[in-house]
Amino acid sequence: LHHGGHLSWTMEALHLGCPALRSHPAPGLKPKHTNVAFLKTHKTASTTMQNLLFRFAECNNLTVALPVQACSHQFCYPRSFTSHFVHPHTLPPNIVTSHMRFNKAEMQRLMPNNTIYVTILREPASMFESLFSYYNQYCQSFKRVPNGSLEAFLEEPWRYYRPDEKDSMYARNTLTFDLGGDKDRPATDVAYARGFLAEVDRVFSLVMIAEYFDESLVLLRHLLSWDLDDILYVKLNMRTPSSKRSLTPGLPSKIRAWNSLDARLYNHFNASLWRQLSALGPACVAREVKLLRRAQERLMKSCFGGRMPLLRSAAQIKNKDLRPWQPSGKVDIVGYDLPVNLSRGFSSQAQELCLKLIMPEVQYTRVLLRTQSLRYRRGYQLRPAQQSRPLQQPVRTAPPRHLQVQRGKLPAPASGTGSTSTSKPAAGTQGRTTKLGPKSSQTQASLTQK
Ligand SMILES: Nc1ncnc2c1ncn2[C@@H]1O[C@H](COP(=O)(O)OS(=O)(=O)O)[C@@H](OP(=O)(O)O)[C@H]1O
Repeated sequence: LHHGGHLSWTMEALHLGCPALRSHPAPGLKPKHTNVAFLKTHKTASTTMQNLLFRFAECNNLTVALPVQACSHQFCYPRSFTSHFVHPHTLPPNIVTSHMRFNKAEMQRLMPNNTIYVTILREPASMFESLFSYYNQYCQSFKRVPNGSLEAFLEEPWRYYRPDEKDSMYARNTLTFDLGGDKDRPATDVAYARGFLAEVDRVFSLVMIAEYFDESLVLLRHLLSWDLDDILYVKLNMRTPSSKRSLTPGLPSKIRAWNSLDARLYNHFNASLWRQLSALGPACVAREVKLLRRAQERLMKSCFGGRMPLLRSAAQIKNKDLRPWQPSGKVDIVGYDLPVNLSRGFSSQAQELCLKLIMPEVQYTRVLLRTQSLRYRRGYQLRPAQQSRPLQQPVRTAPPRHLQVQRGKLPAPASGTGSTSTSKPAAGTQGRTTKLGPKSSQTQASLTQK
């Protein structure tokens, strides 16, 4: 384990010969873009993306906007996002990535002007199958269906679905809802669908596609001028094969018809992803994907004692910080455990990286809130007494990273803003502090070096 991998990856990336990039500065030469709003949609590989962004934020000493405790680990979803849902110790932010129902005006109020907006979509049939199994015990529209049969639901969805009841957003056009749209607009309202799609296109610089996760990451890396090391990940929040059902012929088209707004979104942004990939150059993309997968394998082998990690059920995971939240007894969400002897020959930073790489959403949100709150309090204590302000108005000793959220205008913490949605447990400020310092990107590089 030694430093220097970072540079070698950058050099390799520079030698990829991406034709479309020659007229632009190559990634690695431009400063990294650090203001990013990632809209975390449901069941789209968004937890894997969130983990990557959390790690990037920690490595680069950035601030991540996190929900107030009353909102749990998400921004009071399914309520429309407002900056009152943001914990005051996490302001002003560089990155936002927790679940929310998107609200452009409120996001723009929170984030710096030069924020790059990114989100992710998944093919509606496989996404709906995942939603149906994950929220089977919560969403009334699903609970009503005899024998929890997906086929029965799709045979007569209006028999089971109530547009206005709690958790109905998991049962129809979830992507549209998460993006702030009207999930119940009839498919015949083509003008609405077109207008909504155009708005999403205007706001989001990149719409990733879960089925082409690595290719999407390559685009993200170029968009943000990040290094290959910054986009390494381990897949999180997966179900066991026994929790999944295969879709019988005819079912995917029924799902797409029921979720027609989502299907439109997916078709549009899948096509636009491939246009962007082709502009970058298929050979260049293929080589970057290969480099990414090789680096990922090396990183995982480093963390897991020379082999690829085994997927484990929550009960098999000894470290409770690594146990993924389980939605019900009927679905198994798998995770990973670290080898007990990992500390041998590993710096504490390298151990920390391995831990964070596989840390589930709820625990990582809690840890991050704690670290950021500590940082905030330290900054608060260091200020001269005459400048004291109420705790709700965060003031840093370091210069602010942007001036968008002015101190006087910062929202007060939302007390009593209970989430109405199905929730993983609240992300409180308790929990073990696990600090990943600013030098960790070097550690990540050294773990992945050939
Ligand atoms: N890298 C990558 N590529 C493709 N697919 C991936 C990836 N990482 C996670 N997954 C799959 O994404 C599903 C979980 O999505 P989310 O993390 O967004 O779910 S959640 O809404 O936050 O609970 C879940 O899908 P299902 O297993 O079908 O439920 C994961 O297996």
